[in-house]
Amino acid sequence: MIPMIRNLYRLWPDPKLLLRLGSLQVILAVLQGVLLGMLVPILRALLRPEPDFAAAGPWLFAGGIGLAVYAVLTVIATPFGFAASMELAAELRHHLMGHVTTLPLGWFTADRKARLARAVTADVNTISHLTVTIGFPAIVSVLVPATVIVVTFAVDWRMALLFLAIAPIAFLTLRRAGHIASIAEVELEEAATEIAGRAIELGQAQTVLRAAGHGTTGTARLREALEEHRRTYRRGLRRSMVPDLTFTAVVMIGFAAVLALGAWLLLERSLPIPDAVVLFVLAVRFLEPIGNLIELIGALRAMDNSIGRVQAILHTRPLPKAPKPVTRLENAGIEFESVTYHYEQETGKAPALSDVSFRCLPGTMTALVGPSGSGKTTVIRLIARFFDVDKGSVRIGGVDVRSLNEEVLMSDVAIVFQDVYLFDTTIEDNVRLAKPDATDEELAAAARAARLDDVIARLPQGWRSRVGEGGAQLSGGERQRVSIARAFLKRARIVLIDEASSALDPENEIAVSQAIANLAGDPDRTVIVIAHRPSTLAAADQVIVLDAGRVAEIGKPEELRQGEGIFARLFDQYERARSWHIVKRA
Ligand SMILES: Nc1ncnc2c1ncn2[C@@H]1O[C@H](COP(=O)(O)OP(=O)(O)OP(=O)(O)O)[C@@H](O)[C@H]1O
Repeated sequence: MIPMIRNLYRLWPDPKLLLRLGSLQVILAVLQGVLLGMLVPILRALLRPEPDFAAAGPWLFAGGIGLAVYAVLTVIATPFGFAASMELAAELRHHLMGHVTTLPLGWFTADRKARLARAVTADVNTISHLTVTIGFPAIVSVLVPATVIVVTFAVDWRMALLFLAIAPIAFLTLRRAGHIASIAEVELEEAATEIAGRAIELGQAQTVLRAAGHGTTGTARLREALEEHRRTYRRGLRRSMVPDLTFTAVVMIGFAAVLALGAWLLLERSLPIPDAVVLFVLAVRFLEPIGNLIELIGALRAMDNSIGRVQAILHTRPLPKAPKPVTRLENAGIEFESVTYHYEQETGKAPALSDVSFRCLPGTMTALVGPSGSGKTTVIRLIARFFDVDKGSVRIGGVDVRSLNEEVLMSDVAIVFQDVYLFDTTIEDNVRLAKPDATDEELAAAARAARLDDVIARLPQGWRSRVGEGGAQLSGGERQRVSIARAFLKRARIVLIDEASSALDPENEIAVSQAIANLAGDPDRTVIVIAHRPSTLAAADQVIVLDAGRVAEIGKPEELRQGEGIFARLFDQYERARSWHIVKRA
């Protein structure tokens, strides 16, 4: 329990509140023990053949005051605890969210995003709620028996020794039960995460499922996940049965031993009757809280696991910061020098990029081409410093990105993803995100350059039209144009584009190509496009062909087309695919 309290204390951004709450519970627990202790002189005085009210009076008075204090503190503790629990949850969420904003963009994989979502919701809830409802009662359940042992020594040392012998055996069996409960909780949490993943998949794949006639039955994977969750739950229950029963048996045997010792001492006449009554009351207050711990231990372990999951995120370190970061970029030229990057070194998989070198001059457009998995996206991510290279160097304007001020890098780089995510607000708010204080003229100019103006003209409420969740009201090409408008608005000198690989309608195709050409028209801007369209490839100043993480070809598009390399082959493929679309549409 001590490590758990330590973890909880370390986790809290402002542990003062936790300390105040904990102190209140400690006072309550000790007070309970002391009040029980007061029973000793009271009962000894009252249970004599001639009750001595004068001797009991001061103790009764002190006990009455103690009880009143206890009652007031208990009444205060409950609402104070719940208010504190809400505050703790809010603080912890704030702390978590603040921390993840410092993490490199490369950290945000789908898996980690799902874990972050569970940590911010379920785990923070568990921690803040259980700290109050289970954590503090658990402290009481340990401290009350401890105080009772001390008090018992004042009544009868033999009974106190028996309590002292029972306590470690009970705690050892409890530890074992807690360990099993913890394993079961981890397994159950994994099963629950799997269900969540499958449920999201079910939502996303509805069209495909309905087309295949599985609309109402769901996926086999979801059914299997639900079944596995049920199996895991039952397995957990089965496994914890023996340790739980062992613990209960220890408590029961302990109680029987107390009764036997009490009876023997009475028969021996070495224990006065008032003391025997007090000892039985103490025995109940000793064993009952310990017995309650079995109810709490599973929840306590769940809380500890939640703390572990939140800590794992909080312990993830941001990328190292340069001691004196460069705050001005002379130009937007990009250079890769012998860059090697490995995603998962421990799996033995080949590096995503090996010894990659190239240069993109300001005012030019470079097309990145290559088969799937050849490393194109990794190049883009390394320029925006999603993560740091293993070897070599990525430079912008001659400065290694590791030495660049992060805000400067982010303000100069714009990324246009294949699937642009838009916020469920107006199209204007979505574009303004790039420069909230932009004038209407600046906004209009960015929309024109990105060929977004005809989209806005067509929408019923123009700039004020809402785009729906994720931008669902707009087509993929239109969303890319919003993202390109953002790049114009923030005057990004480096624009990294992952061109849509799926077919766009002819109007969008022309508009996106023109928007990209407009971006590349600025002599201060460097544009890098992961290109899938012959028109983009033909318009590029330079083409870099990647193959299995290495630069296979590099040169002007017209030169490479004449050769017999990968580029010539891919170009033909893209052209064939395009004419196939045209024929199909016609
Ligand atoms: N987040 C990641 N974690 C682990 N491996 C990754 C990750 N992203 C990419 N990879 C691996 O790195 C290699 C290069 O991937 P990358 O996405 O850069 O290729 P790509 O050329 O952009 O592919 P595509 O055209 O299919 O998008 C691949 O083997 C891929 O499996």
